[in-house]
Amino acid sequence: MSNINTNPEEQNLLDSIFKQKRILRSKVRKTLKSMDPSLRSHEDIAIQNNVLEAPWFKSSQRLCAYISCSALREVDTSKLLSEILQTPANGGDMNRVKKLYVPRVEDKNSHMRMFHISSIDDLIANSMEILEPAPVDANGHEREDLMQANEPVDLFLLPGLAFDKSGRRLGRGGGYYDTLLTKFQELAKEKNWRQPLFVALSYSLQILDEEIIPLTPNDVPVDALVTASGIIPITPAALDRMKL
Ligand SMILES: Nc1nc2c(c(=O)[nH]1)N(C=O)[C@@H](CNc1ccc(C(=O)N[C@@H](CCC(=O)O)C(=O)O)cc1)CN2
Ligand SMILES: Nc1ncnc2c1ncn2[C@@H]1O[C@H](COP(=O)(O)OP(=O)(O)OP(=O)(O)O)[C@@H](O)[C@H]1O
Repeated sequence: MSNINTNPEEQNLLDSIFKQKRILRSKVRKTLKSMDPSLRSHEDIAIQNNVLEAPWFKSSQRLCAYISCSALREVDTSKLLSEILQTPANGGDMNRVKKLYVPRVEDKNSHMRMFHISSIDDLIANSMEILEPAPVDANGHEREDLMQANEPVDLFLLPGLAFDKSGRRLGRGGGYYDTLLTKFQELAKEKNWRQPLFVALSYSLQILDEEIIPLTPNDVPVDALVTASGIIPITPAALDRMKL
C-alpha cells in the first residue's frame, strides 16, 4: 500500500513494519486458539468483574464497548454489556443508566462508526459473524452516531490481539479503531471535552514484553489495560482517573 506523504525509502520501512505486524498477529492468533478453555472462562469472568467493580467504570456515563466475538477469541464482554444495558427497576436511580455506543463497520477503508444502542436486540450479525447495530432502529429512526453526540464519552473499552505495559496495542489490522480513536480525540479537543480513557481488555497471554509490538504512525496508545489479575494504568490520565 502506498501513501502520497511518504517517500519510497520511508514507504519501504513502513511496509516492513506492517509486515512484522502481520507476522505477530498470526502468532498471537495461534496462541489464543490453543488457550486452555477453563483458563479462558476464568479470565473472561475476572476481567469483566474487574471492570464492573472499578470506580472509573461505575462513574462513566457514556461509553463505547465492543461486542465480543467468540470465533475471534476476544475477551468476553457479554456480562459487561448486559449490566450496562439493564434498565433500573422502577424507582431506580436514572443517573446510573449508562449510554452505550457499539461499533459498526461501514466499509473496507478503515471506516467504522459507533452507534447508540439501548438493547442487545438492536444487534444483527454481519458478514464476519460479529454482532452490529443497523444504522436505523426497529421504528425506522436513525441511531445516534458517536461523532454526532453532543456530550463527551468517558470511556472506550477496546479489543485487540496484543498489548504491552507501555500502551502499545496490536489490532486486527483493519485500522478501524486507530482511525476512529484519532477522530474522536480531535472532536473532544474541538469541543473542549475531557479526553476519554482508552482501556483495553486483555487475557494474560496477550500482554507481550515491551518493544515487541511493532509501531506505525497511525497507532493510538491505550491508557490502561484490564487483565484477570487487575488494572494496569499506563498514562498520567489513567493514573489520575483510576486512582490506584
Ligand atoms: N468484536 C469486535 N468488533 C469489531 C472489531 C473487533 O476487533 N472486534 N473491529 C476492530 O477493528 C471492527 C471490525 N474489524 C475486524 C477486522 C478483522 C476481523 C477478522 O475476522 N479478522 C480475522 C483475520 C482475517 C484475515 O486476516 O483475513 C482474525 O483476526 O482472525 C474481524 C473484525 C469493528 N468491530
Ligand atoms: N504497508 C502499508 N503502508 C501504509 N499503510 C498500510 C500498510 N499496510 C496497511 N496499512 C494501513 O494501515 C491500517 C492498519 O493499521 P494497523 O495494522 O496499525 O491496524 P491495527 O492497529 O491492527 O487495527 P485497528 O486500529 O483496527 O485495531 C489500515 O488502514 C491499512 O490500510
